[in-house]
Amino acid sequence: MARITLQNLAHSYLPHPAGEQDFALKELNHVWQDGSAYALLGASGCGKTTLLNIISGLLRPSQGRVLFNDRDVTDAATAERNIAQVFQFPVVYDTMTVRQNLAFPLQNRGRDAAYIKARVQEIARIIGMEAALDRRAQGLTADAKQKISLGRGMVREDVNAILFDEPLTVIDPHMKWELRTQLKRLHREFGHTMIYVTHDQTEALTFAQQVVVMHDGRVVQIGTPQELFERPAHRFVGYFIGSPGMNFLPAEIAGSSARLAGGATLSLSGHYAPATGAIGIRPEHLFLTDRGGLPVTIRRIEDVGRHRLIRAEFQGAPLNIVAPEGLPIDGLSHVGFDARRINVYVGDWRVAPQEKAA
Ligand SMILES: Nc1ncnc2c1ncn2[C@@H]1O[C@H](COP(=O)(O)OP(=O)(O)OP(=O)(O)O)[C@@H](O)[C@H]1O
Repeated sequence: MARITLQNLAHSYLPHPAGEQDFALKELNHVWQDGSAYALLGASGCGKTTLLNIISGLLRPSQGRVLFNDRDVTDAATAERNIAQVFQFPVVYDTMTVRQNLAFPLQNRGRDAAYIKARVQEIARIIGMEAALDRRAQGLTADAKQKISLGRGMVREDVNAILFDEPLTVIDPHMKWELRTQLKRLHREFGHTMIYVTHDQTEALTFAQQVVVMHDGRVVQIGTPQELFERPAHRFVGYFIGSPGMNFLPAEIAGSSARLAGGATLSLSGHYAPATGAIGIRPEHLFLTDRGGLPVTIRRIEDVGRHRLIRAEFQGAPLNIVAPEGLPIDGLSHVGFDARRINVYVGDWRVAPQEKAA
């Protein structure tokens, strides 16, 4: 297993990039701690695969270095990096049985037959394919073949890291949940450094200890699922994490108050330098009330499982509110805020409250 360090890393697919806009991956410094489980999360085209391919050695970065522990592997081929990879679509040998496919990476490394037998059995159990071990891969469904690919990715215990690129795309929803749980268990048991690329926030938040959120070629936040939810560092994180995402209202910030459209003011829990920006608050942290707070117009009420989603509007800006099921809504026309839950943004970035003036 290895700690993976990215130093001043950046990549452009153009031979002569003219500026930052020409970089698919903007400059990045980051250490992936040995034995941690990370998710790399972002919308399509934000640079996740580019970053993963640089770590795996499929792509040479146009700038910067990659270190595995203290060894510079920037110019090392994929085979020299001692990593396992699982891609979006299955990579299996059709003419081999499931058992032979799973055993292949271990045989290549010259492991003894007894170890291979036991390890293959264990992995087959984890991916739910014990009963199919002696079947040929040919003729299996795409779903089953992808489970074999996942199993092959996990079968070696001595890899520096396991890299997953959207590995559950072809897996049916129930099995997705099952495999994610198994991957987590495997991580706890063997402590591999794992990097898991996905555009699905549920996958990222349930799998990873740390989530690396990318937007437009840039890493905008690295944090625990809770940090991303409570204190999004960038407006994209607020919008992308959560369902629906964070509400943003334009505001004039000064000291401990935010002045909103129409002149209403809200108290903030911290102290801020004067700025034109926005306040951000999660739909889960708003509540409907009959007085106080801000006057809102309720546009629509949606039942979503165990709660209701209120689509409201304040001074022309949409405001989503999550309300508990069964809460009477008739006659409620104001929305209340818990000041401690409000984040302040200037431009796209969150600003932290200042230390209180003495
Ligand atoms: N081989 C390539 N040549 C030129 N541009 C590329 C190449 N591969 C990717 N890009 C561009 O680089 C940017 C980042 O792509 P990348 O595939 O890394 O994103 P991603 O987040 O993995 O997206 P997806 O989830 O759709 O795979 C995109 O604008 C993409 O069009």
